[in-house]
Amino acid sequence: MPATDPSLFPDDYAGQTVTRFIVGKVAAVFFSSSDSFYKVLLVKVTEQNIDWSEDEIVVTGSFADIQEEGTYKFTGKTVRHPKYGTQFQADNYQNETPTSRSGLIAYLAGSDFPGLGRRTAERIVDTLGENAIDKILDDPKVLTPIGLRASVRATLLDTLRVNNGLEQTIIGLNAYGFGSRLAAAIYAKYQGDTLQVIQEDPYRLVEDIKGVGFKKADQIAAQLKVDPQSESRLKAALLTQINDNCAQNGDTYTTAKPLITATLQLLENSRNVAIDPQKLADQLVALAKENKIVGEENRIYLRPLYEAEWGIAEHLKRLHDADNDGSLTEKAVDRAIGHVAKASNLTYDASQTQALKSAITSHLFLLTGGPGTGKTTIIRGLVALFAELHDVSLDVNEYKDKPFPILLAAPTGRAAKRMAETTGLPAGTIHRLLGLTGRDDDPEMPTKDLEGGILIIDEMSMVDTNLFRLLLQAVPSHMQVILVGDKDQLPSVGAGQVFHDLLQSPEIPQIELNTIYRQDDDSSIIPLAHAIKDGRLPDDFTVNQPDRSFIACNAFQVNHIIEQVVSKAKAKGFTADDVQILAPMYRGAAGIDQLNTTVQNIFNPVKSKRQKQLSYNNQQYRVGDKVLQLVNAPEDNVFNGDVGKIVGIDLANDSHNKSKKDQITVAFDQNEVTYQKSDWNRLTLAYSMSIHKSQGSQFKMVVLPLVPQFSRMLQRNLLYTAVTRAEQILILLGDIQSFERSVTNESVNRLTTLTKRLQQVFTGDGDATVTQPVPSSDTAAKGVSESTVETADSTPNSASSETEDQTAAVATEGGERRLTPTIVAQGQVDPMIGMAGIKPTDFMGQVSSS
Ligand SMILES: Nc1ncnc2c1ncn2[C@@H]1O[C@H](COP(=O)(O)OP(=O)(O)OP(=O)(O)O)[C@@H](O)[C@H]1O
Repeated sequence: MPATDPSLFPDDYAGQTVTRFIVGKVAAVFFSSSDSFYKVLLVKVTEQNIDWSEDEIVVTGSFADIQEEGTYKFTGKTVRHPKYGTQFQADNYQNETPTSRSGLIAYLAGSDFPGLGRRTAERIVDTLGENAIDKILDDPKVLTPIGLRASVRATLLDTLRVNNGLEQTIIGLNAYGFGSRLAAAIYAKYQGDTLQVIQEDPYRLVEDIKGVGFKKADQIAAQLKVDPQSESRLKAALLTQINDNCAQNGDTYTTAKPLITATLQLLENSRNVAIDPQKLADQLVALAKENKIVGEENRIYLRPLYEAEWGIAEHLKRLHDADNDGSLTEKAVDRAIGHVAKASNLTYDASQTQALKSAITSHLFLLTGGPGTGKTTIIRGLVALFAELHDVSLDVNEYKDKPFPILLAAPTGRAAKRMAETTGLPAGTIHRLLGLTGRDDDPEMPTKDLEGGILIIDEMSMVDTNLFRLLLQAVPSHMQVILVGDKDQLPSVGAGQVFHDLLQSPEIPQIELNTIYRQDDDSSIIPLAHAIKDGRLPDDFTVNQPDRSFIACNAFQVNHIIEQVVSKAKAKGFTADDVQILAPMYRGAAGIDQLNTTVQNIFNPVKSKRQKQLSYNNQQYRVGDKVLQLVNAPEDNVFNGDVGKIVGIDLANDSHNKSKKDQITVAFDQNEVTYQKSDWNRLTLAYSMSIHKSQGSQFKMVVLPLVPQFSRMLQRNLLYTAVTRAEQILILLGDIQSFERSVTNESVNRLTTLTKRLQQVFTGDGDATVTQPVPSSDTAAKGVSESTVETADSTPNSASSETEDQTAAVATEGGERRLTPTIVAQGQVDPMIGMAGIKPTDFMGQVSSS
């Protein structure tokens, strides 16, 4: 039994009875008893009277209807558990619907008012009441009794005057629990109607605002007493779940059965009310009618991804068919290749020569190859060829007033930097090239039209469906497009496997380079990579080589061995930038999180007790730490996968810190970014990182543990990508079967239809090229069955009749709309698309188990 902790509330022991409470948001449910209401919660504390200095506390008790992300007031006492430390034992709790008072306090204590903390905000509201802002604006003297510093008072007044009119909305949003970044995004979308929109339909937020998930909207809806059976709730859950299903696997579509099952679970977990699967299926049809999703055969797409695949196919066809001016004769090309080879002191092999020839004479060309096969050599050769054949200078200084005619870009900052280094020419990220400063999954996102004669994209395997569509939209028809990558690497983080799918299209000119040139320099890493690509481990896999070794160990030994390996590397002069630990998963004894802490203590240990540190998510951050950016933030010019170094830590009470908030400043190659606490979730330590995040980067030394605990991640393209990140030294450790399993486990392809679209567009198959006016939403909805689950069992799959009534529309250039096929079964009023073969009982287990 945990003991009551007297030190935490001494006044109770002095004979007074004070009700102890905590108000906070439930960040996680650690434990939920299956036969009682007993739960163990992690609560983010916003108010308390237990003298608790940390952000979070574990709360235990009997709670019938606690929701994650919900805000509650718990009353009870603090106890010290022998094993788990101090906890709050709640004997009572209530849902703490945020009030306008708490919203106002959150607003005044927020980032708009630097120097004004929570205590002062509370004092202002306690003194002046809930219409404090009006009172202050009417007569600033009302602030006198609060005793604010002159500078804080001046900023408060200035900001209130600037915000005048907005504050009710911002306070309202704060009351719903939105922080300043989301509140600003919501306000930017709905302006003066913000609160009204939310009150009428909080679920609109899920569709309109990136960062607002279904659970958050559902929580607001519960506060507003919106019926849990409401159509907008079911639709929002379906849209969220289609998105989640696709995002989880990188697919561009999902199918009905896993969708309905997962959506029922989402709905019932969120509000503990049973939902009829038929009703949910009806809303799927309704969403199709509203043009938000598209059904085709058994596939269900979110409309933007559906359109993005069609858009890519159609733009590629446009580029492929663009008139070739025919000015390049074969003779001239051969001669120029000879010049370029001579100048670079190389003899191109037959496939390299063919690659150069095809690329320079095609409007669209794909080049793939493993490490050391000459992709960079060909990019360099192409640049020189283009310059010679089109008589353009490669001296950037001559292009002060006009655009450089050769555009080089890559999906990440690091890959772009490498491209610039290897070509000696300007290269940037695709985001930069397009002038993207916001979401790249928004098809309406305005992009710059590109100018120039040729565009070369490197690391194409990392480009996802949405970004590629945006890129192609910006390419004029006269521009040559060369896409270079390694098809065997992991696909993009975002939806799709664009490069893989393009390579399946025989209409697009393409070459795979197979001869390995870097082998000459005694590398044993590159032959290893090629063996993995071919599905085998070399015979000498466990034999130590000058540049690679294998250490056999189990998961629990990994941490200790890596500690030794990295310490030795450091002693030999390797820096934190040189050494990169890669692992497939975050959790576990051999996971990324544990290894990060271990390696941080080697490269950047605590140097003194007074050293500034900030802790977040179980990690400590110090100046000098190597950190990783986890999301694209074009507004800060940093991208998912960028690595930087912490150059500043400012604590709220530092005298020089004007923001009066804890903040971390990170220097990336391109610029410095300061992160306020609300954005720390965009960062993590980078001594160890996931293999996905390492794509597009290379490191002098790579350390890679693989153990059976990573089971489902053990796939060939994952191991291949990890191994090809090593420039000079590769240390493999773990269990040999895990490596064997990885190479034999051929990577599972994602669910995409880009190859199909390319085939349809290039061959005219499936009536894809018929043009007609925009169809009504009714016809566009035909892809999803109206009779849904009930009749599904008895109806044959419609996939066999792909020819009728091709209806969903996709915008094309020039405002014309091209019809793309949604499939309607012949002779059926209600096609069984998406629902074929599914019975109501398929979902019943789900319903009854809740
Ligand atoms: N035809 C050739 N003759 C001689 N050396 C070559 C030839 N082609 C490429 N190389 C050399 O092979 C090495 C690897 O080539 P390159 O860097 O172009 O390959 P890559 O496919 O870009 O490799 P990675 O993907 O690992 O960056 C370079 O040193 C390059 O100069």
